[in-house]
Amino acid sequence: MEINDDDHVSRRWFNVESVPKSHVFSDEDRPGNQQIPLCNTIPIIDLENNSSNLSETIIQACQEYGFFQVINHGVSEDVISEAMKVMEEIFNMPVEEIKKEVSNYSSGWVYMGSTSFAAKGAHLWRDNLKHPCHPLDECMHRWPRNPPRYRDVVGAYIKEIRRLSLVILELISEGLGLEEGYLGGISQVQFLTASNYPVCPDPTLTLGLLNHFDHSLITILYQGNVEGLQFLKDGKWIGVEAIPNAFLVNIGTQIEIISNGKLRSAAHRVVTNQEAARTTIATFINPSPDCIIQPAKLLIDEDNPPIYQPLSFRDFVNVSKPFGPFTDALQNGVCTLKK
Ligand SMILES: O=C(O)CCC(=O)C(=O)O
Ligand SMILES: [Fe+2]
Repeated sequence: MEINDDDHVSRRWFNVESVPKSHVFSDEDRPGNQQIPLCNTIPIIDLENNSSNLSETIIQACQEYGFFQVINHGVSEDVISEAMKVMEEIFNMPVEEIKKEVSNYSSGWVYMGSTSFAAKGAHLWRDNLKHPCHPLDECMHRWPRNPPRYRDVVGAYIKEIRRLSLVILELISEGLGLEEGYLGGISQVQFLTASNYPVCPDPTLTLGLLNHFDHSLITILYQGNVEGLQFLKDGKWIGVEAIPNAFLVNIGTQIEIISNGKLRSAAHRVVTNQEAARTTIATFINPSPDCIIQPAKLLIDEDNPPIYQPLSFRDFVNVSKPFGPFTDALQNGVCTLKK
């Protein structure tokens, strides 16, 4: 059976008893039967702990894993749970209604239904929505109008994530020995991407998200309490523990470049499961499209020559097409955002 978004007006198709051929990945890409262990050593950084050297701990985490979790981050549980609820509401809306909202991609937000994104010959087992979210007052009026509280709830969430991202970028700047505000200063663009990974009858065949790198400075992910994210360490997949009310932070390729390879951006993917649907909210903290990304001068000397060429973020994205066929739409969304 093939799944076609136009054949239905709700997400009923996810209740299928077996995985349709259109969603089966090749042997090479799919998770198969391999048991993937959960990593219990990804550092959990307590941002209120003044007694430890936070920037040093973060740098070590970024060198070893490319990932860390943060707790006591100051984002209230209410703000997080409201944002998660409103995302779940949106993913439960009939597809027709969501499509009505997205009249065209230049509106600055993109909805990818269950079949609109084919990668490596198969469809991802997920529903996804993306939109720019910084500066808030220039973006908010392009966000979904439904559910009616979407803009308020997600606006409150994004304000907090912006604050948190600047705290984290400052700790990374400090840990790398860069001047104050170095990374915060270039974090001019922010994208929100919310995903819903429905329960899957056979997770060995499917993927919520293919193996990829984030082309951000950092990504701040809220993954609720359902696991599914895995990252590659020393050539092996490892699962990331879901800690309620903690944010998972990962280093994107742009900080890997700025740090001249000192910090690593780890490849990751999302697997599905048979028991519980999973909703996540990722916020990509990005440079502006014209920003030239290159190893920071302070980290370069005779013994440490630059290992990356300078490239504008726009060119980097255009070459690597991280959002597949939607890359141009998203770039346009950012580049042509009008007041
Ligand atoms: O949903 C997740 O767990 C991860 C999402 C992700 O990696 C991405 O959007 O780049
Ligand atoms: Fe990612």
